[in-house]
Amino acid sequence: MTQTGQAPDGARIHVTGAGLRVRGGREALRDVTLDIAPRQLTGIAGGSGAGKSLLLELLAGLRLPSTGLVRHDGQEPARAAIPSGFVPQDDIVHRGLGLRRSLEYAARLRGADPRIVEGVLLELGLADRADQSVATLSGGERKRAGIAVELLTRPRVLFLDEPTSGLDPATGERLMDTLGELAATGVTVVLTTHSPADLARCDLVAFLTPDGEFAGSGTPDQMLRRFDARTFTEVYAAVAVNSTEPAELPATTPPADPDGPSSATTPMVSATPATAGHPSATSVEGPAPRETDASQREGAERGKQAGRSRLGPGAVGQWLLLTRRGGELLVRDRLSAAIMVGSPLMIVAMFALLFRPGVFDPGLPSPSSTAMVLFWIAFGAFFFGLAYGLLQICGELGVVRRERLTTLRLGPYLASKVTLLLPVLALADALLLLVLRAGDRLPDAGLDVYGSLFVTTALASAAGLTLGLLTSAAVSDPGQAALMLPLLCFPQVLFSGAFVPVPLMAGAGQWLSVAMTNRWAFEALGAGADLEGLWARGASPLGPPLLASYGDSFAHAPWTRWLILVGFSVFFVLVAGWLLNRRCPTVRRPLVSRRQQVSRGARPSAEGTRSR
Ligand SMILES: Nc1ncnc2c1ncn2[C@@H]1O[C@H](COP(=O)(O)OP(=O)(O)OP(=O)(O)O)[C@@H](O)[C@H]1O
Repeated sequence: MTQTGQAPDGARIHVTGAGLRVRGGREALRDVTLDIAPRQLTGIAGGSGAGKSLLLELLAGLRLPSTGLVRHDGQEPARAAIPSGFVPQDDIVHRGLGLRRSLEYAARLRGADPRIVEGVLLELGLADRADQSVATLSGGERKRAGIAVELLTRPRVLFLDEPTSGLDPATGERLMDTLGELAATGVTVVLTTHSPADLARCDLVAFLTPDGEFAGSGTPDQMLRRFDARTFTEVYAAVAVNSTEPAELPATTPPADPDGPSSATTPMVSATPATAGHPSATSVEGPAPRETDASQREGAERGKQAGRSRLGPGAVGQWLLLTRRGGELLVRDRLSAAIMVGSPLMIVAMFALLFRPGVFDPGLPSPSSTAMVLFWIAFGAFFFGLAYGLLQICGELGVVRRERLTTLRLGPYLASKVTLLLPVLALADALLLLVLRAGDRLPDAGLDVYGSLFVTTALASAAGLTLGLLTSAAVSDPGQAALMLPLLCFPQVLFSGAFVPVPLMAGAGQWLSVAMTNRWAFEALGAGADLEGLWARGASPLGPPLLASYGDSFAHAPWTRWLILVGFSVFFVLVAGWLLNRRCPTVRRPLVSRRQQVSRGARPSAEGTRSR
């Protein structure tokens, strides 16, 4: 394996008596005691739902244990702050970009020198795929792309959730070779797997029973002997049987003092340095002294320094970077870009066909048509924004979740979405007004009136866009976002005050209309186009009674409605940020609250108490 930069020293990961409760009080993990030495390739095995992913997150310090302790180089994970990579099962690379570009953005975001990308691509055998779009990579190549992202910051520990799942045996074997080589260069590598072949290539194997109990750890040979099995498939079966009879479980790795001396001196599972991932090179009985205490301390110190120098760009730098990346994603996805540009054009054309010309002519106005023209302009502007915003976040939630655990800040992230999309929306709004004016569907007025109408439509679009972003942050996939569309649009039509004027609505409807951005945009457009003057003094006898039914809807200066629209947009962005912060936290929390743990009689872990 080609190494780029200085080979990192792996970290020692130590878990003592760790357990994890999930909602409903069930203990998803019990009594895990495990010691993973630097340079080890460790496989976590167990049936489906046994808790492998949870244990991986626990080991990575992304989840806090309900009971017991997790230590990285003898310290709480948050305090040790060891540079580590985590490759979840979800994609963590944008599919819409070329592989090299995607990695360069990831490197910049994490504060790494983008020149490292070429080396990492070579390291993972992806150099000849560098210019290919991530979407067109094979499953195995995409898995390696995920690992490449994590190697950009030269982690000391790499955690991978089922990296070989879905790969053919040969590709899986090559990936395990790569991980073994990585471990041999000094990185501590921990992975979950269902594959007996993967386990045979590990230095250390840990098994969980189907109900989350720790069933023991050891070298592959040790585990086979301990369960009197010839293959790991037999170990799976033995562990499943024993899970119903805990007393008969074979002896597990003995607990050790996590804060004490390095387990180089404890009788834990022992392994000599992994040579290209071949477990035959591991020593079953011997101690595991590959790292001295001094070298571990040095490694930890180097890791902390590396962590500090890798804080990534500041808020403005992130905003610029994310805006650029978003722009590139938008332009490269030609079909979506065409739909984004094409749909406002089509709607503008439809509006031009729908309304007849001259309805704003003071000599022969059509009061009800003028109200409809302005309502549909307001709704069109809102709808463009909503449609643009709805798919922005939910489609890349896996990437956001992973990037949040590195350096991503939500302020610059959300600001980049608005910066990128609002100018496009404003252009569509301007076009809408221009086309309608050119076709005599809007009043013959000066720049002041059109300036006011434009500001209103741009703010209506901003409100739609931010509501779309909020919704996108709340749902889990684009399908759910699409289902939300009618729910978000119908009230904006019904309670806008255009079809049923606000004074004529039932009490509850009047209250609901306050929460509709479309109401305020419609009123601002009406005030900007001076509907009151046209209806009161125009030649149509229908004007005065219509004006009476709309009450003072158009009596307020447009800027008062603009302030309300700005307020809504700010509120939507803040809620979107709050939701994203909950869904993509920078540090994971326990699955149940501390109060719930105490009320259920669990002893909260030291991490759970201190890290929050
Ligand atoms: N956030 C959560 N809230 C409640 N229960 C959870 C949560 N995450 C996981 N669980 C439960 O904990 C158990 C272990 O889940 P986990 O994802 O770790 O299993 P796994 O061994 O990785 O499974 P698989 O091999 O199928 O991926 C499962 O029963 C799962 O339903």
